[in-house]
Amino acid sequence: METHFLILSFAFIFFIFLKIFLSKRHTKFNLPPSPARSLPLIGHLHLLKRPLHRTFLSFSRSLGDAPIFCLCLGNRLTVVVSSYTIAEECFTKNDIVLANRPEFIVGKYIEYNFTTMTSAPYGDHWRNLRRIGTLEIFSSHKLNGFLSLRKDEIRHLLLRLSKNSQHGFAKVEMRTMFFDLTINNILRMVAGKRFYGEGMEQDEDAQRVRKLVDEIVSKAGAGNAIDYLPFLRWITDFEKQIKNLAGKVDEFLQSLVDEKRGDQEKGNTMIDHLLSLQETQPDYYTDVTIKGIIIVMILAGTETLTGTLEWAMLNLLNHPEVLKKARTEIDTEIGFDRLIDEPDVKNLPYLQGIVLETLRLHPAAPTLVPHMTSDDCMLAGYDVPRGSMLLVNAWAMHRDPSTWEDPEMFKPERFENVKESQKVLSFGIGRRSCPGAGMSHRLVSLALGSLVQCFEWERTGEEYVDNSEAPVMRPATPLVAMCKARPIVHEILNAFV
Ligand code: HEM
Repeated sequence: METHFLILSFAFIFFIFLKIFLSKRHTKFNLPPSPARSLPLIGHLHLLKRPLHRTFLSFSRSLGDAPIFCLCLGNRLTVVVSSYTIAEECFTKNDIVLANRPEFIVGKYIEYNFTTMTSAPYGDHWRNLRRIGTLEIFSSHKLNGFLSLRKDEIRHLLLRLSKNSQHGFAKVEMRTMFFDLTINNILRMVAGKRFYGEGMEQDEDAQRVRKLVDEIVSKAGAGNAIDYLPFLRWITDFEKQIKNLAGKVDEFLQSLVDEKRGDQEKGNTMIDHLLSLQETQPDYYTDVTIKGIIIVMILAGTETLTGTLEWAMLNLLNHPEVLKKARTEIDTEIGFDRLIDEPDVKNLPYLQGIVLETLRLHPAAPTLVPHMTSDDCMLAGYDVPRGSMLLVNAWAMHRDPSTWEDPEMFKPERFENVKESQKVLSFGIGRRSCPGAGMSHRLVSLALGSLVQCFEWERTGEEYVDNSEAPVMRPATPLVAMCKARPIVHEILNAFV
């Protein structure tokens, strides 16, 4: 107790000095406006409530709809942008200065000391990881190669749904189904393994992965006080919890790598390719690099896709007229004797509009991934000092009435004007934008199109489905829907089983 008190007192004195030092340094700068009520030591941290994008919009409003403002989060100056023009200025003129990421505890332990593609500082190592990503995962050549996996996983989903819904409407919980689809898709690309699906829910490995992803998601992000008040590391066990979690994650990733290493025959998975590169360039393609690539695929590619699919279905249930229009488009274009395929999507503009409208209203990373300035720079005429964190409130921009007509409404028709799609910033822009954007569009369009083509969908009751958000960007309540197989399902799935 006494030790804690001493540590707290030292920390307090240290931070008062730091605050004085920083405020002296900051007075040199013409900083963006800032909300009042900043407290000594913690700055505006006490005002941060999840979901952060909503809190930031209210700050911006309290400052007279300020398109840029700054906050003191403990020891870190944070600039929040919620205007297209300023976001463009960030990722064109200032793209290199802003191409770094702030260091969070989760990145230190779970992302191998900031060496993965999402957490690495801008420089040669990050460039190399993007290059490997492009060669091994994200090129259209590779994505076409992975097409059969995506199709196979979607068919597993259809099969699962059709089991109880052949003779009438059956109740289904969609979040689990979507998580299984996306994680299986990623893990098959990575390791050639399916973890979830029929009868595999009780599988120990499957339960382990789900628990690890859930735990990391709940601890990641820009909203942890400990990332801004380092003294909390000494008086809470958060860092210890993250270290333990990282140990379990590493054990799982290493088991995937070792299993592939032990295989007699080389397969066609990402780990197989990375292990062959390891044979020729062992210094660069270490196990840590390989595990870093896998963890990023799992973390960046499961929650985002699961959430997007869940929001898309939720909106279709609340807008039966949109669902009907999408089905008519699919039936007219494809007919009744085959399943929708990826090349069909370009001929289904309304389906594409539904995906874009979902990404607009529910961007999976509402404030993008945090950026950090590697030098002093200027944004919208304000100074932004080196070492500041930048958050781009894409969620607020997507609901700005000066940019969008009826911004709160779910209206896929707005994308009949293809230019509108350029205003959707859900994957970010600039050199650190999402390399998985193409893959995400393909998977979400194909999965959603298949669900609309193969099943009737209804809400579980008269009332609308609750569309409020959880603190992280997913519906507050896991989505439950009523689903009934259409006759086309038998035709399609008979060919599959
Ligand atoms: C709906 C799906 C997805 C959304 C909305 C999304 C969104 C984003 C956003 C906003 C960023 C940060 C951009 C920035 O910093 O400005 C990002 C980065 C990233 N995403 Fe995605 N993402 C999705 C799916 C995926 C998938 C499927 C993968 C891979 C399997 C992936 C891999 C990555 C990686 C590696 C980065 C870090 C890039 C870097 O820092 O250089 N994402 N994503």
